[in-house]
Amino acid sequence: MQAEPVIEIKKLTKIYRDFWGRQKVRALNSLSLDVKKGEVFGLLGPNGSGKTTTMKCLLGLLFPTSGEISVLGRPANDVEKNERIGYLPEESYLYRFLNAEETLDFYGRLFKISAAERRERTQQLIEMVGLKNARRRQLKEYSKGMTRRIGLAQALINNPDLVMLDEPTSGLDPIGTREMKDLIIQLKEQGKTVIMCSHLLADVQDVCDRIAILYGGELKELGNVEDLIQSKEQTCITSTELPDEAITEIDAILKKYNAEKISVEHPSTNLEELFLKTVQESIDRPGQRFVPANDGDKNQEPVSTES
Ligand SMILES: Nc1ncnc2c1ncn2[C@@H]1O[C@H](COP(=O)(O)OP(=O)(O)OP(=O)(O)O)[C@@H](O)[C@H]1O
Repeated sequence: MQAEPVIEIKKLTKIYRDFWGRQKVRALNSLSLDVKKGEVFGLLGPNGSGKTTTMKCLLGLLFPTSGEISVLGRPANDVEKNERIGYLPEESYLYRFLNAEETLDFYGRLFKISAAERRERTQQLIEMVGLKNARRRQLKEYSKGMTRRIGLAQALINNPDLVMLDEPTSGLDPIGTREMKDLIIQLKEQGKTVIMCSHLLADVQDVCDRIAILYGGELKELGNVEDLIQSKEQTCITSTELPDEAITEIDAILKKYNAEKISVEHPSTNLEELFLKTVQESIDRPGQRFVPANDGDKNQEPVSTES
């Protein structure tokens, strides 16, 4: 059964006009796309391609010049539907002198959530975004990563069905990025629908089910991430270590099928994995320091710095 669409955009055009009503910029041109319930959807495109304009139209903050938008079964300009939406803007505007608990309590009041429920949700969200130890510190003391996490908790205070994230991982270090991606996957597991804009393609690849690529306000690509990044022109077989004779035999088979061997390689992990593993090992085994091997001493072990 097809999942029901949470967002339906049909032939959306947005033209920004100047003070005298003259056409200034055609930010979106006949954009059509759907986002289905329970999926993580990535909106990609270079600067000025219309991502933020799309998000603002979905929230009802901007009026389309033409076209139709339905969000959670309601027209985008129906502000009541925003009670079921959580929005993390690129820059969260939070009160610097409040702490995490006070911040979430404040936003909970705006949604008219009862005191008991506010208390429960505040603690749950603080735990979820990993700010338990910093929950009583003023936000002005928070690092960029912590600020992003409290911003996400604030966007989730109303237990939204649809979560809209603008550049959720921008400015975060690899650990903060991994944690934010895990949180996004957690939201999906809770049955929420997520739409996010990002320039960080590796992050998008890790968490998104489908993506749309915009350019100049027009849709240029739309589909399942796995399908879109799959190279149909090449076949890659990964095996355990092979002896040279096996490679020679494989060469003969490729020749038989008129195929050309492009590479034989040991697959590598990515930098993010290596960085996280190294940091985790440092946490698990404090006092270990890596010393570069000399030419004649290739198998040198890491040195313990513990006295
Ligand atoms: N308020 C505005 N008035 C006039 N033009 C605008 C306004 N807001 C955006 N634009 C223009 O509309 C186009 C799309 O902008 P938008 O902010 O939606 O792009 P974006 O894809 O989010 O870009 P970025 O990646 O830089 O955030 C750009 O040409 C931009 O200059």
